[in-house]
Amino acid sequence: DPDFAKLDGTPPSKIAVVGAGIGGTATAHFLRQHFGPEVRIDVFEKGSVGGRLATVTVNHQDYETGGSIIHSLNLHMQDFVQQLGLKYRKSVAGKTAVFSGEGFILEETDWYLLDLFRLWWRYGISFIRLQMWVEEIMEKFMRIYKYQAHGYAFSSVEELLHSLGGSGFINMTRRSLSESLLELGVSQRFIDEVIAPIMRVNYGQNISIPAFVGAVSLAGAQANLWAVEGGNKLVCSGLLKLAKANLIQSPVTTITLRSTGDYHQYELTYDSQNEKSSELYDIVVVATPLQQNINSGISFQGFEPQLPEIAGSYHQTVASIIHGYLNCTYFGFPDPKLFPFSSILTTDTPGLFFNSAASVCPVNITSGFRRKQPQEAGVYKVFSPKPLERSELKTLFKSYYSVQVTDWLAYPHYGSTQGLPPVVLHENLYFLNGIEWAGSAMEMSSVAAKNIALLAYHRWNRQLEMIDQKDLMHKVKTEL
Ligand SMILES: Cc1cc2nc3c(=O)[nH]c(=O)nc-3n(C[C@H](O)[C@H](O)[C@H](O)COP(=O)(O)OP(=O)(O)OC[C@H]3O[C@@H](n4cnc5c(N)ncnc54)[C@H](O)[C@@H]3O)c2cc1C
Ligand SMILES: CC(C)=CCC/C(C)=C/CC/C(C)=C/CSC[C@H](N)C(=O)O
Repeated sequence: DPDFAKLDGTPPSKIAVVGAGIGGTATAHFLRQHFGPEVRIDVFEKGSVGGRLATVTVNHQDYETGGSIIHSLNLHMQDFVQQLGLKYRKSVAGKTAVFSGEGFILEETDWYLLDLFRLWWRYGISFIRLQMWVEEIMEKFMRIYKYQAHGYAFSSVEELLHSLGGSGFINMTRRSLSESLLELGVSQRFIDEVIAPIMRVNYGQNISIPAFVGAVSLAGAQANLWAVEGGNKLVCSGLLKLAKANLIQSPVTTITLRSTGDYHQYELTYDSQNEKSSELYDIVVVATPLQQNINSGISFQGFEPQLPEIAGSYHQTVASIIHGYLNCTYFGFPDPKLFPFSSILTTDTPGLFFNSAASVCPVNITSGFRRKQPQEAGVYKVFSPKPLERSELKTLFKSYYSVQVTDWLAYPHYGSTQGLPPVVLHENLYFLNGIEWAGSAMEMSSVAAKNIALLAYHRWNRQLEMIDQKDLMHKVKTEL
């Protein structure tokens, strides 16, 4: 039974958040909401505010190179944008095709009914089964907003998922997407030709990823996606301001447990202008991956027993933003004027060097914006598992003016570990990014942020009845 707070009911005086990505900045915002105006909230960032939300500039315009699309039912992201007075940027419509390495095996047309007919002809009712499956999961996932609005928190990702979708959701983090879809009656051909390309563009991985993150990825392929006008990272800088948090632009190197009797605090050591500084905090939230290959540079000291090592690794995905002329001939269209696609997905074909290529819109689009035609120079985003070689660039592009490469450790390498990382590392020390192992997306980090703020608040105030409650569906129905 945890003994985690001062017993006299005094509020915490200092809270630290490590990492100013969407997870860390949303945590600072929710902590401020729950703990009130008095507590000092310091947010440490070793790189840029936004983390994996980032843009690059091409020809005087900015393009998303990290997290780019947001689902219309991602309510925390929606709420941040509204509270911060930011604007939505709707995805500009465009046609998609699936490339096998030899040619297109699936092509979207201008005719919705024709596309539906083709899908039915090729895959039977697989796509309807799939759509219903994703809808059902989304509906259950959305219970989290109600639970969180009623103040309920969860001490682990498993508890959170279980409250939303019971053991079904937990199992979805353990079994593969392909296995789940085959069981649902989705055809192998549909999995190979439609599902695999979506997993490749969204997570750079194949259909053996767990079913839960597979469903998140499929939700990210639905219609009605949006982004933030001016760049998604504006949400992070906005939330820091809204939270009245102090941004400390330094890497945290050590988190040391300091104990006075039964009372614990955490000393954060950080590099500040070439010298080490340190400060004591009552509550600490680590909002950055701690897996070894990410190298956060944080070591934990003074914990007895030692904190468990966080297993698994992050997956390399390279985003290249290329300004140039697409080589339509490579895709079987010698005349670029006849090339109708703005997004090219790929099948899991051995030796294929890229996961996707798409014409992209700048983060500020004026009302008259139109996508460039392939015969004009345009800006494209190519995802690949490794940096593109010159010969590969020459294959995809007839010629180009510029290439900007961001080599990401983008999201978990699903399957590199079993089980989900812990949320509670110590009495008042929390870890946000375990949620990515269920599914990595801006909204997942935002859900985790709200959960940790609630959890930290209830644990500090010993309101244990608000943590890991069962039968929440019933409880929220009968509560005001
Ligand atoms: C290429 C790509 C495409 C994606 N596309 C989408 C998408 O379209 N839609 C979507 O919803 N999601 C997408 N994602 C996923 C999404 O971007 C992430 O899930 C989300 O941004 C993670 O946010 P975070 O705050 O949890 O982590 P991060 O953004 O990684 O933030 C962690 C921060 O902590 C900082 N930090 C690390 N160590 C220290 C230290 N020792 N001291 C101080 N600071 C430290 C880091 O510099 C970083 O800024 C994409 C990701 C990538 C890479
Ligand atoms: C969390 C829920 C319920 C839904 C989120 C759905 C979503 C927006 C998933 C996107 C996941 C992701 C990692 C996409 C990466 S690539 C995005 C895009 N295709 C691009 O080209 O940048």
